[in-house]
Amino acid sequence: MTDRTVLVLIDHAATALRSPALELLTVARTLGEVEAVTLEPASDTTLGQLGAHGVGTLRQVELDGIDADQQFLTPVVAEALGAAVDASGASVVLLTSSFAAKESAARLAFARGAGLVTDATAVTVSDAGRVVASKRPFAGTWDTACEITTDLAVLTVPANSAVAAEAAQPVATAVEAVAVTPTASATRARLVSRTVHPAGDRPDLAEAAVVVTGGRGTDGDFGPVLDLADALGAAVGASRDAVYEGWFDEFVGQTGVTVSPRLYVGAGISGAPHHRGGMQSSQVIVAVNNDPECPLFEISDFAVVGDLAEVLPQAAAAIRAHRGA
Ligand SMILES: Cc1cc2nc3c(=O)[nH]c(=O)nc-3n(C[C@H](O)[C@H](O)[C@H](O)COP(=O)(O)OP(=O)(O)OC[C@H]3O[C@@H](n4cnc5c(N)ncnc54)[C@H](O)[C@@H]3O)c2cc1C
Repeated sequence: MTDRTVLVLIDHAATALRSPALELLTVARTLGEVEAVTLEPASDTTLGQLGAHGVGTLRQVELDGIDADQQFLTPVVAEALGAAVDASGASVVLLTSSFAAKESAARLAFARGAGLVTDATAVTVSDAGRVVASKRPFAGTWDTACEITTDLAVLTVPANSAVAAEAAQPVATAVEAVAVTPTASATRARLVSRTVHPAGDRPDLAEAAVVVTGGRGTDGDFGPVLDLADALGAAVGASRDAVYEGWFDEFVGQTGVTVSPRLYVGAGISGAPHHRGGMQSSQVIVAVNNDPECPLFEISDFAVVGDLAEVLPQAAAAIRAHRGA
């Protein structure tokens, strides 16, 4: 193992770490010595999880001179990360790939002159000892690997890019406070409201390992989409047009939720670039469409030509039969 220190920004520290954070810690262990950083006090559960994942030190940022809600402003997070980088001597910073995390990552990288790769689905180390980030950009038409040549590398990694696994040797996690007074420019924006939507029965769309989406091809009937999602234990999303029609409430895409599941099923969705931009890093893509020329087929692993109202119920029934449910 090298003497490289990898700093992982963790969310939900006050309750318990969720799968995307545990995946980040698993990736981080392949790169060097892992430390974590949080902007909220960690629960005992979180500390236990960090120890099981081999995190020796948690940098607990204590923000001074701002309201509690202002901790969610991305410039504040970026400054907190910068202070934690200084305290830990980290040369790699890993964050999840939420919009907010990507913005914080970009601000940190800009402030530090660091190399930045967002949505890296694999992170390795080159023979020269540099961090290499791989991703599939441009609507899935390219596979790229970027070697980061700066002293500090900042990366965001989408959910489901790795399988979370605990360290071979658990450790006791020491909590070290990092005092940060955000600059006036970091707090120039005011956060006036923040609504956390209660979790439903389905997995969170941005983090789910399996996602089923419906588009205009549903003609407003999301029943078959929901039924297949139930059979698969999947999260449900839509195209933007389907949401604008009022047929569903959350859409996947460049301006919607970014998903990176192990399995993505798109039904009655044409595969416009704006939609692909939010799902193209899915590991296995299945498209169901009655148009054999539908663009989503171009990046699909499995293309099913047919009416979704017939295909999806058959698929759901076959999956239930296979599972004996
Ligand atoms: C600035 C901007 C940002 C955008 N951001 C996003 C974004 O983030 N996410 C997003 O999704 N879109 C986004 N869009 C919209 C995007 O460009 C497309 O218009 C939209 O994704 C199309 O939605 P769709 O695939 O459901 O509809 P359509 O393009 O109309 O496709 C419907 C598909 O359903 C198929 N179909 C019809 N009937 C059936 C049937 N019975 N069975 C099976 N297949 C059937 C058709 O063959 C067709 O391929 C954005 C647009 C703009 C301008």
